[in-house]
Amino acid sequence: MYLSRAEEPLPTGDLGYEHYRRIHHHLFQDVYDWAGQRRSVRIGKGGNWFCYPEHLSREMHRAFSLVDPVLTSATAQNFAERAAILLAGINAGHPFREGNGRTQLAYLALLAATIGYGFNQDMLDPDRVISAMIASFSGELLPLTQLISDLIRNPG
Ligand SMILES: Nc1ncnc2c1ncn2[C@@H]1O[C@H](COP(=O)(O)OP(=O)(O)OP(=O)(O)O)[C@@H](O)[C@H]1O
Repeated sequence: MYLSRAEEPLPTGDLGYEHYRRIHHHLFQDVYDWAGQRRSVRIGKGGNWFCYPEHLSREMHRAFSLVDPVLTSATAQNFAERAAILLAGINAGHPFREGNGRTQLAYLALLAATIGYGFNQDMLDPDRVISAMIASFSGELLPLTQLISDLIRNPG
């Protein structure tokens, strides 16, 4: 079910938090009753606790305030650096109980496409994605920046 939804066009929007929740809803509408809704329980992974639910709304709005700077990046390097900060913030928030990783990647592809970058799925090595995200949780953004640089490519 998730895979067939992932092949459909994603909902369009302004790439803000509400749009992000609609992307999660689209991908997981057949799987979870709560698709698109923020979680109300505390969750963590590998000893890292994601944002407590009572602060999620505020932290997500803070993270998504970076969308405009990302979309006005002058170079691919700028885009990768700014998108890494944005993605790190979204991951630290982890607004849904499940499906955060897949929503992050679908959103990143949409973000890149919006300013004319491609998205090279072949570079999506799951171990590399996870280790870059874990590093970003501790504020080390270089692995995620490099990953995003490798994922995007100029059209043609
Ligand atoms: N220890 C950790 N610290 C911070 N982020 C982590 C950690 N482990 C995994 N992540 C990140 O959490 C996200 C996965 O979250 P979640 O399990 O909600 O998503 P999913 O889509 O259900 O799973 P997956 O991404 O494995 O398909 C990924 O971006 C992953 O890189």
